[in-house]
Amino acid sequence: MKTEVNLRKIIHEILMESLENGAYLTETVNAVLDKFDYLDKKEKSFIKIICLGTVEKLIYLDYVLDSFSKIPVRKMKADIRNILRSSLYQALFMESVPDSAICNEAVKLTKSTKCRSLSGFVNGLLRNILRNRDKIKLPDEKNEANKYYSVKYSMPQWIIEQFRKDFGKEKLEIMLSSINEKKKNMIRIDTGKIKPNKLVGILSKKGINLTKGPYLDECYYIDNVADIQSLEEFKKGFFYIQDVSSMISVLSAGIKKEDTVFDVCAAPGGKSIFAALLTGEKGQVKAFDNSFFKEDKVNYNIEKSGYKNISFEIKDATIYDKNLEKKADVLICDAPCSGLGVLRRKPDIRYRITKEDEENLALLQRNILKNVQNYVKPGGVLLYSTCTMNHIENDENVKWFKENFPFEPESLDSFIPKELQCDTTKEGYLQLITGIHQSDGFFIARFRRKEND
Ligand SMILES: C[S@@+](CC[C@H](N)C(=O)[O-])C[C@H]1O[C@@H](n2cnc3c(N)ncnc32)[C@H](O)[C@@H]1O
Repeated sequence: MKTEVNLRKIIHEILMESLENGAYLTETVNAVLDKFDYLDKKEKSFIKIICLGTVEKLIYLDYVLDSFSKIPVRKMKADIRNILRSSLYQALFMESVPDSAICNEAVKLTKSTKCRSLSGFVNGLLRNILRNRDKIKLPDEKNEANKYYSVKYSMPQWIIEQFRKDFGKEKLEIMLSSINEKKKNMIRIDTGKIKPNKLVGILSKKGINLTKGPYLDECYYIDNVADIQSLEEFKKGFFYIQDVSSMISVLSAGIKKEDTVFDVCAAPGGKSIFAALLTGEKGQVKAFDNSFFKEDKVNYNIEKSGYKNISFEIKDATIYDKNLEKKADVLICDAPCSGLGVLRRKPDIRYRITKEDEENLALLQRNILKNVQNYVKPGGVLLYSTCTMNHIENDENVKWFKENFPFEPESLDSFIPKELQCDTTKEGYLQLITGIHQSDGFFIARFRRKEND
């Protein structure tokens, strides 16, 4: 890599933006990589790995720093704590970077900030930790179980308590370790445009491996290349970056040729585009979202897909639109949620979201459902989904919906792979759990509107 010093400066700026100024991490990383498009693949993935890794391991890194430093991390200058965090991440979790290089680079970086006089402190603390790395001790597992899990997996304690309460002690550690595992991105191959084997062949000639993913024929894993989106095959809409859980949710809607589908929380458009393939050109997909910021992205994705049977409109799903009343054969409500199912790809969510946010989101989801159920035809289907793992936004909302609206839950079993069928899928819902299932954490529920309503 030619530009190593600058890379560390870029990494530092991303971490300052995300950890000190509240910017969303993955969006910031992607925007910076777009800006520095001239960097080579290796340099781009160096930036991405350190930024995402440092944030993912934040609680652990701060715990180690606090165990060795007289000044607690929270009282350090922002520049200093973030230089220490990313340097320590490289030393403890990346074998390819030698300790001496890490310390030297941390000193250089400190000297390039307003805190240049603290370069000695940074150097001394890092070297001391690295000399004594075998003395790093986790909190006591027996006496402080929650703190132990929190530090070991860098997960806030309230999330650990909630996972334990909602999913049980046995699943807890499986979930936590799987959330921090490095996994490849999944893609959905658009089988309406290209056969999977053909795409596998084309990409392998470019040095990019596709390997078969779980559950569905169109699902593959793709090598972690930093700039997937610049591939010609991506731009042609031959494949989409989409987790298998998302694909399964669209299939659970049971969309038929010529159906009219409404996707009421659609941005960036992943499910709408899959739905457009399933309705065929004689069907139509009306995609809506209330976010002006995401409008360009949705339109870009729709155009890239080449499907002419999708339209997009800015619309708030909590506000009634008479023109849509009882018009949808299938309505997809992929609601805004706390996102605990996608922590693997968006590690900063765990530090942003609170229990109160979950409660507010559950209320928003109910407001959306209460409004959009009006748009489903008698006998039509409503598919509710979230990318989170908790009761309050998922099965509790399903129970509430069933009790208050003229819909019946309907079994998912004829739409989902055999391996996923279970008692709840017969009752119309499925909670996919990271580490237990081979997917993101995700929730799917299917309802049918009563014929005479
Ligand atoms: C989970 S994301 C949807 C992902 C999308 N279905 C896909 O598969 O690509 C939830 C979306 O809900 C949108 N949203 C939040 N509040 C909304 C509201 N009141 N009305 C409509 N959309 C809303 C957000 O902008 C966000 O894009």
